[in-house]
Order: sequence, then C-alpha cells, then structure tokens
Amino acid sequence: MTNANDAAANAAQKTVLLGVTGCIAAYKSCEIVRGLQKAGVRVKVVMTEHAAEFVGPTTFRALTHETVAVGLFDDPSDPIHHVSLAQEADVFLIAPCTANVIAKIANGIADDLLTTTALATTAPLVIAPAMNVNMYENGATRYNIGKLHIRGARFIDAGDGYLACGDVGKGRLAEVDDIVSATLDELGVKRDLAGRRVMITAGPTVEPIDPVRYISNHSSGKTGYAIARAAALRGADVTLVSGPVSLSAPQGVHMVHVRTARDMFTAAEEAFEDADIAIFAAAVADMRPREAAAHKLKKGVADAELGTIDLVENPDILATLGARKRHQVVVGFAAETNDVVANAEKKLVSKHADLVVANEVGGGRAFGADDNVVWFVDDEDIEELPRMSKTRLADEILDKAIQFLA
Ligand SMILES: Cc1cc2nc3c(=O)[nH]c(=O)nc-3n(C[C@H](O)[C@H](O)[C@H](O)COP(=O)(O)O)c2cc1C
Ligand SMILES: CC(C)(COP(=O)(O)O)[C@@H](O)C(=O)NCCC(=O)NCCS
Ligand SMILES: [Mg+2]
Repeated sequence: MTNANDAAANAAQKTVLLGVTGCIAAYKSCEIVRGLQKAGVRVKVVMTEHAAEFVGPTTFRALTHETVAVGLFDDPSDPIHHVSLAQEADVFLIAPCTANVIAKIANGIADDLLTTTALATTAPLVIAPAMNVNMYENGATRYNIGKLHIRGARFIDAGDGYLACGDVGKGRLAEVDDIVSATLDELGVKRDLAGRRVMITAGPTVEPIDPVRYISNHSSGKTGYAIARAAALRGADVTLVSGPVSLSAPQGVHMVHVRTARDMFTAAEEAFEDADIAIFAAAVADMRPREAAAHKLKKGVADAELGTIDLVENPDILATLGARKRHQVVVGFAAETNDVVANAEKKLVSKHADLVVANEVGGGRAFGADDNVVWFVDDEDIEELPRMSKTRLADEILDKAIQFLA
C-alpha cells in the first residue's frame, strides 16, 4: 500500500544500481542486495549476458521487486533503457566486476547494457573486482584499474586467499559487509548506529468502545516512522512498535503492530530490555473505556446504551519503562497545546527521560504535517530547533540521542 505520505518519505531513499558480471562470485551479489536493502537503500540490478550464466535474473527480480535489465534491447517499455538506468543511480556499484568489464569501462567501450550504462551515468562508480590471481596481476588489468582510479572510480580491493580454480592468491571478491559499507559511505549514509539496538514507538493507540467504535487521536506516525527509517539507514537494529497508521513499514525494520495502549506497553516492554536507545514517539491514549461492549451499542434504546463512557487510565509506557532504565537512553515526546517547554521539563524528571522532544500541537500543527518545530529539553539545556522536515528531524533526534550513549 502506498500513499502520498510514503512518497514524501521515500523521496529521501537512495538508489544503488548494482552491476553484476560474469564471475564465479556473482552469487555473492544476492547478499550485497540484501545488505543494502537492510540499510534502507533501493537496489536495481543490471547484469551482463555472461553474469546470467552464473545467477539468473529471476533471483535478482525476486530479491529487488524490480525489473532486471540484461540486454540493451530487452525492455520494450523503456526505449532508452541505459539512460533511464544511468539517471536513476545515486551510486553505480559493480560487484563482482570482471577483468573484462574493468577493461571495457576504462576504455569507454559500451557494447552491452551494463557498460553502456556505465558510460552514460554521472553517478559515482564503485567497483569490487574479482578474478583469478593472474588476471588480477596482469599488466592490462593493473593499467585499467589505474586509469579508472584516476578518473575517480572507487575500488574495493580484492582479497587474498582461496579462488574457485583452486589457486590461492589475490582476486577474491572483497567481503560483502565491506562492499555494503563502502557503498553506503559513497551514498553519504552515516553508519554511526551499527551494532546498536533502537526501539521506537509510533502512531496512535486505539481504545475500543464496542466492536466498531474507538477512542484515538490524530497521530499520523510520521515522526516515529522517519526515526525508524533513519536509524536503520545508520546501521541500527530497529524495532518499531506501531499503532494503526497508513504508512508502509520502513525497509529493514522489525515491525510490531499493535492497537491498544496495553498491547503497545507489552511490545515496548519486550523491545526495551535489549535496546540501547528507546524513543517513545507514539501518542498513547491516556485513557480507555473501562469495558469494551461485546456488541455494537445502539441508539434509541431504553437506558441509553450510548449514554456515558466510563474511562480508566492506561499504563504510562514512558514513565514505567523510564523508571526501569539501566543502560538505555530514553527519549520521550511531549505534545502540548500550551506551556510546551515547562511541561517538557516536568516530563523529563517524572518520566526519567534523558531527552524530551517537545512540540506544540493543536490548531493544525504537528499532527499529520510533514514538518515540525521542536525543542530539545534535557537536564543541561533547552534548545529550540528551526522548522524542518520530519525526515531531517529524525536524524537530529538520533544525533542528540547518540550523545547520551555510554
Ligand atoms: C566458470 C567461470 C568463472 C569465471 N570467473 C571469472 C572471474 O572470477 N573473474 C573474471 O574476470 N572473469 C571470470 N570468468 C571469465 C568471464 O566470464 C569472461 O571474461 C566473460 O567474457 C566476462 O563477461 P562479462 O564481463 O561481460 O560479464 C569466468 C569464466 C568462467 C567460465
Ligand atoms: C569463489 C569465491 C566466491 C569463494 O568464496 P568463499 O571462499 O568466501 O566461499 C571466491 O574465491 C571469489 O570471490 N573468487 C573470485 C575469483 C575466482 O575465483 N574466479 C574464478 C577463476 S580463479
Ligand atoms: Mg501522553
């Protein structure tokens, strides 16, 4: 399911065009696809005819959910395929790259879709060579690599060790993680949350009155989802506990869907245990009907079934988990209609938070919007941030939270 909200959020998503060539290490390209996807990157694959002898395009099509280009004249729907591919790329990664493709690109030869695209793109080129040791050390290859290097291509050097022909020497495809890291680096994606666990709550909760009605609020989930997406991009292992929203799950994020505050509490409690950073961006309903009727309440019935709804308080997820924190950095949100900063300062103490992100709500502000103005309130400082997109804000919040990590 996609909607306008997702389109806005996905505008920030980067595309890696992954070129796969006729090398025995081509099967490792599947893992490269997954590694980039887990970091929130969109991957599109172009392969040589010879690469398709090693791994079929079907595998990449299923992994990427995108068409996979092989021949220059294959795609009847796209008359100038090499140019559209070239333009889509934020980075053109070729991994594994044969001696042949290195030689062709170094000399501007464009006799198939992959090499024509390489000539047509202005995206940075990242190349991970893999070949037999003698091919790698051959003067022609050394010279071609040197030429591409001078032209600004980034090489991820081949490793030393076992080769498929039984030789031992330099020519092994670099480690998949190193290829993924170098590519993300080239994309300008920070990886400062690698190895960290981040849990985020997002969206509203809904509290049933009867099987068809509920009490809820206007939270769209955009802020929490933006933080989850940003944290995943920065390398974190992310759990997003989400109330019902109309946003699609960010790539590479572990989703836990909940409806009521009590369900959200249970899910958040579990994710909190191992979290390094816990961010409570959900708008949790403070109260719920004491009892949800088992049948749809009727109007015009004697004793007015629709009369008064008896409310009870929901658990305070932030305060309860904040009080339990050990190593966790706890970030709370304060959505206030008045006295925003004063209320945030109170919350910082009462909820045992390290940081409160405060914003003003009501009058069409914050809820559902794509940008916001917030204050960062911690026990040293009150900082008002300029108006910015929720996508940018997500990175600001993570930058701030990281400062509290031990
Ligand atoms: C089993 C097998 C393994 C190969 N492995 C490599 C390799 O690791 N690196 C390489 O540069 N060429 C390798 N080749 C040779 C290439 O497939 C050959 O040069 C081909 O023309 C490359 O086509 P492409 O660069 O258009 O994909 C291998 C060939 C075969 C049959
Ligand atoms: C074949 C393989 C992928 C095996 O990797 P592995 O040892 O990690 O299982 C690795 O040796 C490699 O990247 N080889 C590329 C060069 C090569 O072996 N070409 C074939 C002719 S020697
Ligand atoms: Mg509240």
